[in-house]
Amino acid sequence: MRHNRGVRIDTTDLADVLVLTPEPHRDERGLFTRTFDADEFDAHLGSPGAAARFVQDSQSRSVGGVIRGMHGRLGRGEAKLVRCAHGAVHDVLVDIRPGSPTFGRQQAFRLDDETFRHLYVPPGFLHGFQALTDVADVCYRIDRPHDPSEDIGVRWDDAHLAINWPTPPTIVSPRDASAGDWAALLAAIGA
Ligand SMILES: Cc1cn([C@H]2C[C@H](O)[C@@H](COP(=O)(O)OP(=O)(O)O[C@H]3O[C@@H](C)C(=O)[C@@H](O)[C@H]3O)O2)c(=O)[nH]c1=O
Repeated sequence: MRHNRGVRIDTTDLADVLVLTPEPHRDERGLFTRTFDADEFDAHLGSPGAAARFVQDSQSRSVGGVIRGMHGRLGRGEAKLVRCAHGAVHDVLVDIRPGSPTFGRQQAFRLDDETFRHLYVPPGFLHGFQALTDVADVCYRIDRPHDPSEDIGVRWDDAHLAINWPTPPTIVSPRDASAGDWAALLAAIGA
């Protein structure tokens, strides 16, 4: 654990995944919190210029119970910074980096608009989440422009992954409903 200008940084059960927890300034109006600071981020990673590589910033809105995932990316993958700007989500990561000490392992995190904790996810992970509130807005930065031809994924209810979702899903996209299983993913990434 390391503190840097009001942001707590914790390691996780998954190699190289970090949880960043800011300390929002709260007053009678509400609150103010920084959600990203390039200098801090580069210092945290010990990698000058890393922050500048986050070239796309996206936001999705989900109704309660929606599951999105489990999504990954071929090629050199993509790094992500993930946070929940409104509501709460049950966020799940799976390490799909062959050779990683935590290959095949998964971890779940609650991301919400109370703690503002967010995740740094390096390339080589599956990512998905379930909305825990009536409305849940997830914002994420990625370090490569989206390219649908590199989309890979595993079904949210894959038997091997056996992800313990909080509730049965209310809605799953057609793409996610027809995603392949863990064995197909291993074949796709050559693991
Ligand atoms: C992800 C993405 C989608 N789109 C388009 C494609 C489609 O028409 C529409 C909705 O896309 P999807 O159904 O793939 O959106 P969604 O299921 O929310 O996909 C996202 O899920 C979470 C779990 C992630 O980790 C993200 O990286 C991303 O894969 O938006 C973009 O134009 N740019 C993007 O970066």
